[in-house]
Amino acid sequence: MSQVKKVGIIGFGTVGSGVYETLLSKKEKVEKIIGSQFSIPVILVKDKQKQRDISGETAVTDSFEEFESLAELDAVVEASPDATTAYPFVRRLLQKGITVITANKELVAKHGEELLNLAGIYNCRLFFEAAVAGGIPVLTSVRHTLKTNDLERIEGVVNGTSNFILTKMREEGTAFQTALEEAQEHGYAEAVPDKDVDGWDAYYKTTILSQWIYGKAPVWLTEKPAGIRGTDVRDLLLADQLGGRVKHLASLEKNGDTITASVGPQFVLNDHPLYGVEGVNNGIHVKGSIVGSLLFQGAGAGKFPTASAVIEDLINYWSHTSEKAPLFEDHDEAPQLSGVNQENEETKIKPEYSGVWLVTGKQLALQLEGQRAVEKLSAIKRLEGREAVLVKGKKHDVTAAMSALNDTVRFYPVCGELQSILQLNAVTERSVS
Ligand SMILES: NC(=O)C1=CN([C@@H]2O[C@H](COP(=O)(O)OP(=O)(O)OC[C@H]3O[C@@H](n4cnc5c(N)ncnc54)[C@H](OP(=O)(O)O)[C@@H]3O)[C@@H](O)[C@H]2O)C=CC1
Ligand SMILES: N[C@@H](CC=O)C(=O)O
Repeated sequence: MSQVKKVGIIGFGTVGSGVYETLLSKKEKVEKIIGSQFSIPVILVKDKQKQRDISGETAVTDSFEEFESLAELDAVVEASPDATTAYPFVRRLLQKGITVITANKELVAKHGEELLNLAGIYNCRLFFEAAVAGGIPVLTSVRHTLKTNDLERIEGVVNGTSNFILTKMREEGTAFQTALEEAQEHGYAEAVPDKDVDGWDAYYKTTILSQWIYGKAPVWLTEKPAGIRGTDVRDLLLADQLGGRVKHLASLEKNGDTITASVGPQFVLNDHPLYGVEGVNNGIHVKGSIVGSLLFQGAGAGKFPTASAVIEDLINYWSHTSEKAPLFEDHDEAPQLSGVNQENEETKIKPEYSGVWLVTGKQLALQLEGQRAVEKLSAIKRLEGREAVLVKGKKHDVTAAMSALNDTVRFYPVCGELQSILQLNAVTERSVS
């Protein structure tokens, strides 16, 4: 066996500790795959006084200078909470030619372009499979095995915390805050959980997916992502009555050279592949021009699923079985990953597209009366003072029609085929008549 390879870890929370424990429990197997021994000489944390289960062979420090000088590292696993923390560390490591494997989606979405460039210049690599959809190897799968397929549309449940909360609320009647606290206890939520429930985590992942698949950041259909905060449990139950589920989705669509994106709660019909993606699971649904419909499904968050994605990146790097960095082979310029929070006109585009919507609120029948621009597609369902109906029309017309009397109204775009909605509607109408 050749020289001992050394990997450092930044962050020892849910992900960092999962990587550490798994590397130790799978040491023999990993060393066999990479054809070399490895060690973990150092871990960087914020508070080195915390009690942790770390072997005496590994130093624990709260100083980045000490972290980088203690050993000659071959690679670093980066699992700190946000871009602000990680950026200076990762930048510095790449400039020293040290390969970084990160789970930090905010870092990659905001600074990926620059960091990938640096990795190219300093002859090292930046990996980030764990940054999108936790344990699901979706980035690697798409890149390795869907090269010839055109992907016109991608829809995904990409935030495990939101999916977990919505599932608990619908199935068990758990209150939003209680379900969020449970997600935090499991280690699913971000250190600042607002990023999960207000849609930012999904926004970062969608930006990365767009870059990864289409080679550029998307044009956002709304200025900000929408999250699940304030979701009324009655909406989830009414959605069930109408043959679908409310899920927090990310969508990417290719129209010519433009990639549009949105993030927010949608009504997913019961024959759509994402309907059954429940709990902490994530699901990425793609339609390949050759292969057809594909669903990548699995744990989207949590200690060991995320550690799995990180470690597979590390092992692929060490055993030279990974592909080249995204787009470096085909493009003269570095990839554009930084489409987050940019103040350009493009991000403010709000096309008036016609679609199908689940609308919830009160007095919906009254508001629909005499509306020509809005077509009613289902019976109105009622539950404990709240109502729901499926309608078709332009977003502007639907919004104008429904919100006149109603400050609690919510609009969920429908995810699924119009044909399915019409069939569903026929059944619904029969069942109420
Ligand atoms: N949790 C999950 O399921 C997933 C998380 N991710 C991403 O992985 C990353 C880590 O998430 P997670 O493990 O859940 O986060 P945690 O909050 O559990 O852990 C964060 C770790 O970072 C350390 N840290 C904080 N600030 C600093 C600093 N200034 N210098 C050094 N270390 C610091 C903390 O140290 P200390 O222990 O001393 O407080 C802690 O060990 C995030 O970017 C997240 O988005 C990606 C996929 C799934
Ligand atoms: N907080 C994130 C963790 C994984 O990326 C989530 O809930 O999906």
